[in-house]
Amino acid sequence: MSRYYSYINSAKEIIAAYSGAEPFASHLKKQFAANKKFGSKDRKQISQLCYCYFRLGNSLPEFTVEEKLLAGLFLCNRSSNDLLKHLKPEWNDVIETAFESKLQMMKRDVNASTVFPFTGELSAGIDVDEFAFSHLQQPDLFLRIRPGRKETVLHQLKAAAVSFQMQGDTTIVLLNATKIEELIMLNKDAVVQDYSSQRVGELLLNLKPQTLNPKPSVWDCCAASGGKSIMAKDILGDIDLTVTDVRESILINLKKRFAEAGIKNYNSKVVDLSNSPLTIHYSPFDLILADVPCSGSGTWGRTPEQLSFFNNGSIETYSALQRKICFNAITKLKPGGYFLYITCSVFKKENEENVQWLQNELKLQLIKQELLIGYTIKADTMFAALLQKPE
Ligand SMILES: C[S@@+](CC[C@H](N)C(=O)[O-])C[C@H]1O[C@@H](n2cnc3c(N)ncnc32)[C@H](O)[C@@H]1O
Repeated sequence: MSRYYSYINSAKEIIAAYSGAEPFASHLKKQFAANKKFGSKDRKQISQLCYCYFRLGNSLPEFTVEEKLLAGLFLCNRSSNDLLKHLKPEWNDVIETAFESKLQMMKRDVNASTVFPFTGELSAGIDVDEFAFSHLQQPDLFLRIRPGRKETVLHQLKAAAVSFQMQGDTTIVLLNATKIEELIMLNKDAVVQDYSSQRVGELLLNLKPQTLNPKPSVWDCCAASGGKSIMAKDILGDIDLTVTDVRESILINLKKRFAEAGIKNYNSKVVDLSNSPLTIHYSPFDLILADVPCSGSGTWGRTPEQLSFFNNGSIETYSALQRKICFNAITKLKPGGYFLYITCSVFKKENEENVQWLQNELKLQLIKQELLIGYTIKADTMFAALLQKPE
């Protein structure tokens, strides 16, 4: 059997063994660890086959797994591939052709809702076709340059002859495979942060300084490893920072990251915000960042297995959890204080419907809400809303 058929068989077995219970990247890692015979080139080719397969979502249901693996490789790539060259040379010859022409050639139809099956749930303002088909491509890697570090970062990237582009003044766009941790001082000079996630920071520019303390107290209530906290510190300057998360393990990552970022004085604690009533004894905050757990549906370009494994019913579960977290967090918001609600979801139940609920039920006033479209530029799509508690 040629090694190309062996790649197809391995990809088929790995996909058959995947249940959707963990991210596909973890499953893949375990499969490769259990099969030492795969070298790095083999792993790369098998991963590419699997990911392209998932990028098609529920499209081409009439195809066998083998056929869909090859179709994925053809439809999701624009440059020649060794495996296609050997197994489907007629496809490899036209690999640079547009997606629609490739489909015509295959006499097949792939539409937005076969790629992304939850189009009826989308937030207002999303172009359904453009968004759905964006999943066929892997998103880019983005860096946010920290204040005062631009010259250093650009110098290091140029010295390493890495190909990159600037997006605006402080965002660097790189190919996803770039080993950035080997090139720059991550977290000190720049942080890995998706472009839309960086744009969330723009909402903080709507805070009115006269309503804040000179050193505002900020609570990042779903902090994870602290990406939004580092950004808040970079934008707002001197803040009195508190970080909490339900997962102790992620706060350990945060501490390491903050040390690298030079952030020293902060309070951190494991807090489950779904517990009612909330038992922590914090003084009310000037600003709460609530980057809530969500479906992650704006980031499925990075985890395309979700296109076939996500369960529609989870949207309601996430929405209910988000409301509970917000309800509890807002008990610790000062009158006149700000609440920044963030998701990396494209679903209206997690986005604008929850913001409406925050206004109707928790009586917050909406200052600005924004769908942060990333699918046009190989970035994630996110949603953010800045609200204020009445005085
Ligand atoms: C979207 S992530 C936050 C990302 C982070 N803000 C950043 O920029 O890197 C959501 C976080 O909410 C946390 N979370 C989930 N359920 C929670 C709960 N009941 N109470 C508090 N945090 C929770 C998760 O552990 C996760 O780290």
